[in-house]
Amino acid sequence: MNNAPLSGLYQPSLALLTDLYQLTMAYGYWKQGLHEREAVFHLYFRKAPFNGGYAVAAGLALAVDYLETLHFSEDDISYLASLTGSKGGRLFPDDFLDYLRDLKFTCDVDAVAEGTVVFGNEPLVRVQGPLLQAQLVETALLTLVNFQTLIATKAARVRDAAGPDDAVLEFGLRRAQGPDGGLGASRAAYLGGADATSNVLAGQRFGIPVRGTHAHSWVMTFEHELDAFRAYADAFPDDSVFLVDTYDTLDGVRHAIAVALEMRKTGHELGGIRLDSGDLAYLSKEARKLLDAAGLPAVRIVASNDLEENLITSLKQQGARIDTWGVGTQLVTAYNQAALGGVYKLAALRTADGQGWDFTIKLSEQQAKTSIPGILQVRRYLGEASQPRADMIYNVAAASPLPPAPVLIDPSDSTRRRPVHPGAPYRDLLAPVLRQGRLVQPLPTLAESRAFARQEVAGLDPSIRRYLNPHVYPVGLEQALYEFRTQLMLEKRPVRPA
Ligand SMILES: Nc1ncnc2c1ncn2[C@@H]1O[C@H](COP(=O)(O)OP(=O)(O)OP(=O)(O)O)[C@@H](O)[C@H]1O
Ligand SMILES: O=P(O)(O)OC[C@H]1O[C@H](OP(=O)(O)OP(=O)(O)O)[C@H](O)[C@@H]1O
Ligand SMILES: O=C(O)c1cccnc1
Repeated sequence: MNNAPLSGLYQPSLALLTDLYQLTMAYGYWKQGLHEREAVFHLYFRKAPFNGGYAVAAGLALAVDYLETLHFSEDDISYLASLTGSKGGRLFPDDFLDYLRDLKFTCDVDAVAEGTVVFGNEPLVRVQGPLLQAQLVETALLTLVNFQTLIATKAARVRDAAGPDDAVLEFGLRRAQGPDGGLGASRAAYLGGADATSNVLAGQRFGIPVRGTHAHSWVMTFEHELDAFRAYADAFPDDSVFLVDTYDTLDGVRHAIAVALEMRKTGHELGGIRLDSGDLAYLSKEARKLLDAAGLPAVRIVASNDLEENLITSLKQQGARIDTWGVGTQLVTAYNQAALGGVYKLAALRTADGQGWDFTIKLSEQQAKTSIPGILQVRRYLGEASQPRADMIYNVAAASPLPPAPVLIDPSDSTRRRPVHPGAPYRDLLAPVLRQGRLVQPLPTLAESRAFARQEVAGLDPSIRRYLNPHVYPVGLEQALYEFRTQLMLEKRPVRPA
């Protein structure tokens, strides 16, 4: 259940969740007899989101679900048969549609585990297999991994601001980018560090704990605030959190205290109060004093109102006595970065004789945007207490093996080089996920990935985790790969006389 698909939200088949050009290229490859040619693609982003120093990889389980179930239904085939070109003729002929009808995903997929801390240029997913299939899945993989990684990263930042002991509740569904944006965001927010969601469908689909308080309308429905709190306590004697700011916040706290003391007489305890407006630092401190003075030190103080990581940090610095953070809009809409710019690039094609590889490159005006050729792996070198020190991208299909003490070269500034100590401990981040389209072993549950994400972020140096001008974590190309890429760039770039 935990990794259940997003796919059921609208329809059972997601084969058409793609850009048209994936299908026109698929037809073209098939027509040219290139469709079975073995290809390798990598999915990666270039820059961590939110001007931050890291990202939390997410979306793999959804991607795997999509790949494992990928098929064209009869409805999909009929729709494709109905598409016409500019002269009115069919876009896709029947013999190609017959091919699609029988298509199954048979590629190998290697990927970084969900929850892993990742950096720019590092492949998160590697797809190796028949060119037509590996190309076809580009758009769906990107839409799944980009959004999940973006929101998981935002959640990790919010969690980091809240600290290890406070609770973080995701309240975003009403402001999310539509229903599946909200559903996907709840999943990713939990993976990245939220403790629970108010989104009940996400609870059902993904096994995320669901939590909540009540709205202002509940208080407004009753003649007096006290009656509203009493009525809520009557319905949920052991699960009540009262929203206290409908009229006057500190009066609301006093009313909550009065009802909490009545509840205590019948053997029940008030869970908490929620502040949703005003100066949250001042009001939480005053509320804490009133609650403590009334003998209610265990009543929690929940805050909400356009919260995000910087505001939470500021409130903590102001000494706010908030212990539960309800975070909605800014988390699920990834404020202030609309999208993660992940890309999916072809990096290798089997040679015509089927024996070796042609490594491929996409040039760009900006060297940093030029793709990396090869069949890539990421090696993370570890320092004391297994703290990540530097990452090296290397080609597992290179002509010569890795040297015992590799040198990492910054892809955007080749004068920045970093030798690795021989024998330095490391782990390789990409692990086999699918072989011939089949899962090699069960994926971690969502809760396991969430625990892993928290461990990963906590293991990063604070200088990389900070929000303002974070330290740049070193990611380099292994020297031979760097040199090979430079040579390919020189070969492919046209020489124009000055
Ligand atoms: N002590 C504080 N320091 C910094 N920002 C705060 C503090 N207290 C609250 N905020 C934030 O300031 C913003 C404005 O809150 P405020 O309650 O003044 O206006 P509001 O949202 O319009 O209130 P209302 O919901 O009553 O209309 C919110 O994002 C809130 O979280
Ligand atoms: O602010 P967010 O981080 O999105 O958190 C969720 C918000 O949703 C609710 O407000 P509601 O929809 O009632 O409107 P409001 O903003 O006027 O309180 C709740 O009271 C929070 O304020
Ligand atoms: O349960 C809550 O308090 C809640 C849920 C959604 C949005 N705002 C608040």
